[in-house]
Amino acid sequence: MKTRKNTKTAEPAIENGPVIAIRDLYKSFGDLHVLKGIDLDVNKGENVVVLGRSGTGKSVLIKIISGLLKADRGSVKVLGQEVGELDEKQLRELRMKIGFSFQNSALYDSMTVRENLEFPLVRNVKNLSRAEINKSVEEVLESVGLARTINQMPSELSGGQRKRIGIARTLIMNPDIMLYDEPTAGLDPTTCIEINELINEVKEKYHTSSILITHDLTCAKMTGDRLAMLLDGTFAKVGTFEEVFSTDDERIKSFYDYNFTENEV
Ligand SMILES: Nc1ncnc2c1ncn2[C@@H]1O[C@H](COP(=O)(O)OP(=O)(O)OP(=O)(O)O)[C@@H](O)[C@H]1O
Repeated sequence: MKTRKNTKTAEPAIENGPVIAIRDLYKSFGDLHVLKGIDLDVNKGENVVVLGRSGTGKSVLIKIISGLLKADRGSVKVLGQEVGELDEKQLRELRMKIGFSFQNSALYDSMTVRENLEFPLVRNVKNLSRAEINKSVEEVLESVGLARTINQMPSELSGGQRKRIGIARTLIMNPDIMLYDEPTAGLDPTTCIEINELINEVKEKYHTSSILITHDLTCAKMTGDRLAMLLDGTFAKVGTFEEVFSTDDERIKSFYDYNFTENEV
């Protein structure tokens, strides 16, 4: 149960449409043509995994979706809003509905777990009582299975626990969309599986729609309702894990061979 569940408003513009809709998206840096005509929908309640080799433009795509980078051409609609047309204030409001889970978990080392979790809430939601803040913190910590760490410092936590706290810190804002950047990077196989399970639990419990960037094909298989394989600036294939990897495309086959290590899903 979420304290501020009713803050997630219905968006009439996207009620029956995708939560994220990308059409014919282009982005270059000088002569480097990174995205060359990307189309992708993320539907409500769906986890879409974006796969691709290093440097193919996965982070660029996420930055365009969140308005941190401007596209050269094309349309990116998030929750019904054309991101490229929003001013800074509108972008800030949109970003409040997006949870970012970064590779390094981005926790403040000098703050306790409780303080880390309170931080976005106190900064962004006005007039919350101490009791409401405490309740929100306790609920998200419970959701990620780490209630007992509330007074610990990030340095006292394992990599997997820090990752969970990072996810909790985004959940406290009750996001509609989660953007996970390499959620399992640097974790051992067992912890990877636990994080994958948490990502699936978050989807169910918080009704989020997500984009996950990963090289980890076990993660893709466990969490992805659909996968989108970014190759040479476009999505070479979009579909379920089985659909994407039952292919004659040598580039996709070699990506699979390099990246799949069986972690017993
Ligand atoms: N602001 C920028 N200015 C110039 N080039 C950039 C900028 N941002 C990204 N690039 C280039 O765009 C390409 C795609 O970068 P991006 O970070 O999206 O790759 P990625 O697929 O996320 O890689 P990785 O898996 O290693 O994180 C790279 O060649 C990168 O150097």
